[in-house]
Amino acid sequence: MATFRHICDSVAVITLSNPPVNALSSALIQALQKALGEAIRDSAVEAIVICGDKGKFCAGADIREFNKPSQKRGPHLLLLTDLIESNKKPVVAAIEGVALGGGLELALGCHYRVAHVQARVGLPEVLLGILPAASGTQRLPRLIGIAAALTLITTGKYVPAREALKLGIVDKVVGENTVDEAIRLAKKVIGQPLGSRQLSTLPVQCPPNVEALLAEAMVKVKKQFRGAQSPQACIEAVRAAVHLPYTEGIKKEQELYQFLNATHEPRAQQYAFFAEREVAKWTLPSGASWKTVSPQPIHTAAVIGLGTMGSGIVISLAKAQIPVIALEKDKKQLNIGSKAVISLLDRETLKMKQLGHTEATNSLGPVRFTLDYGELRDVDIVIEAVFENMILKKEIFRHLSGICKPEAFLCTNTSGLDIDEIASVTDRPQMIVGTHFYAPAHIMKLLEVVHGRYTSSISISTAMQLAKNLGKIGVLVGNCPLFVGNRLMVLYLQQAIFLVEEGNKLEEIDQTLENFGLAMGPFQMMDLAGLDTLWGCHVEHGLARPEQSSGISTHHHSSKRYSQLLGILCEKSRFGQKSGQGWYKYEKPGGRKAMSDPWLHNFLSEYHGVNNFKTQKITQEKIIEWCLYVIINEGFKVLEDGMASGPEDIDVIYNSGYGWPKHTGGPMYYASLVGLPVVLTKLEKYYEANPDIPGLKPSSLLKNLAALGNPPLKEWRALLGSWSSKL
Ligand SMILES: CC/C=C\CC(=O)SCCNC(=O)CCNC(=O)[C@H](O)C(C)(C)COP(=O)(O)OP(=O)(O)OC[C@H]1O[C@@H](n2cnc3c(N)ncnc32)[C@H](O)[C@@H]1OP(=O)(O)O
Repeated sequence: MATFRHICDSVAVITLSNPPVNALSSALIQALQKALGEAIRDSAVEAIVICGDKGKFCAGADIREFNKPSQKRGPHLLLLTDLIESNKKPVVAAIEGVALGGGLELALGCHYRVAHVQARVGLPEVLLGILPAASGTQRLPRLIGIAAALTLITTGKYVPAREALKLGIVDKVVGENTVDEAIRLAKKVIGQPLGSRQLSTLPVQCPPNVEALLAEAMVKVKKQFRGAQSPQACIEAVRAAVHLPYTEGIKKEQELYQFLNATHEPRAQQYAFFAEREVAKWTLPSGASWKTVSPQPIHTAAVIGLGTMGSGIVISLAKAQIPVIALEKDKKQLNIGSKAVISLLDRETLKMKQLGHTEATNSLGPVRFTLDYGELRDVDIVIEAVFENMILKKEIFRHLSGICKPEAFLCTNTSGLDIDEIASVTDRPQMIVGTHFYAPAHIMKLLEVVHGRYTSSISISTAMQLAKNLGKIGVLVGNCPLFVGNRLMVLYLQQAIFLVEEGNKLEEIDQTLENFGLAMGPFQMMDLAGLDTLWGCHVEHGLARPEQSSGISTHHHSSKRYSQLLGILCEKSRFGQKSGQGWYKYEKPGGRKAMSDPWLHNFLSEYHGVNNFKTQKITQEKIIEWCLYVIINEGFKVLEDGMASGPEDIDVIYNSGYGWPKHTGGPMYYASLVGLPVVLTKLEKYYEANPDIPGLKPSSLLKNLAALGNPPLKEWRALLGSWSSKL
């Protein structure tokens, strides 16, 4: 790792070099400081260009060093930005690839910024539980104004070069030779006054309604990042830029940074960041891994079934520029499905145009619609996305076996059916993979890649690579009923329904869990997913019985408690958002705004009386424990069964597929934050009082780990040698 400089005429070029993304480690900051000092002192140097090695300017501070005590982290980047800005020689940042976090702050210290057209800039610190604490919260508002700076700093959004140019973050965008262009610019501005280019000296341009703007931003982040502190601290820091001179603003920025650093949030978010990258590097117990098994190239794909899931999958593939054949079973469905796909494609094209892609129409892969299975003969991969019905799926896979070329991978987008049973009817069980997308499939990041008993490592490698190509996070899971995400989710939803049966208000339960940070409470989530779908799933997996008796609930079966409420609501055609009423009512079928429904409350109090449920109103703290600890407990059972490679996989599934708040790291990380012995004691207590709810019975793995105290999550695997993945 080194920072070196060479002189090109009178311009010194300093190159940041710390593969793979030129993150600012202490060593790199130190080297940069040294090189800058030399360039500033060297009388032959009249201007300086800072660029990054291998086409990447800089991805910001080295996140791996965040856990080092601050005194061991070497010189602070903040001082460096001041040194750059205050020196008399013009400094130009040549931004290729990315300028993120500390990388952009470094560039903001420079007097000029030239960016490659494909570069992206941003201040994503908020997504790591901190704030831009190397002057980003003070310099950026001075450069682009309060409103735009607030958006960037509180969302962590990456901005493409052309948008950055419009916002005024960069001075010039070039199609090639960014460093050469920066050198040209540096030479041109030698000797010119730098005053207007020193951002710290500029006034902040404030609109008259600045306080209203800040207040509005606060309301927005409190809703968007419920329970997280860093977005609010970001706004406070920008408020300081509005009201205080630069040096005072910097003091406030530092104070807020120290405050955040003392909370658990940065550690949790940083864990989540690395967990995402770790799970993408799958390894099988056989030793096969992304390093040893090459994925097969996917040049063409087909999707069967153009309902909500299938349409989203088609768009996902098209966005990755993979040509798709979209197949439906009859003309009517094809007509409906193709309209849905075309309308989504139009929306994506528009979005891309807004992001500055001029040839947006050409940047989506072509989609062809058909009724003819024969057209699937030559595709590299087929993703089946029909109704969740085993008989139907087997019929399709039997058919595909006879049609598709032998090298084609056949995937099923089931959310929990047995992959092996599907594979058993094909001529290529080793090439059958579960690809469980999340709705809407062209937006949600998660893809559960399900490893069946016969699935080959090449098939896994190909599916994991496909996830990457689609811009998704592939997480490898085992073939257990409902796989991993939904296996934990159904128990959580069931717990929430039990609370309602015991007289607790569903709005209060939703609110409590949303305040904890979940994107949506369980009842709103059920309404979104469709109560009929969930009811079918509960029946199929033994959490309820198909027969109902209009309001009279026989709420035990084989000594297990279950609830018939979902089924009863479905009998009354209350399917959730799609029918305009479910747990809540909506303005119309398909409406999104959930409103409390007096009818439902009357119905529930009658139901409560008729069924003689004991009333147990519980506190918010207990709602959280009662609902979330079953997720954690089942997570341990998944690990015990070897259905996920590690706790990180479960956390990534929850963070990216179920709206779990990343500032708590994920359910398994959250368990370690609460303390495993505490979680265990609570579960024991709840199970003792409710022996008819198996989800509350503590897992042996949790017991074993809790017996060791509260070992950090990263040590769990080593501590329990016998626990191993059966993927
Ligand atoms: C006083 C505080 C001052 C400043 C605060 C900060 O700067 S905080 C850091 C802000 N920066 C970020 O949040 C950037 C995070 N990184 C990314 O968004 C992406 O990694 C990136 C740079 C867009 C590249 O994406 P890509 O998909 O191409 O690769 P991948 O994400 O797999 O990353 C490749 C490897 O680089 C590692 N890495 C990325 N960023 C950092 C970083 N800032 N510090 C340390 N390491 C980083 C990443 O973990 C991957 O490593 P690997 O070992 O290959 O898994």
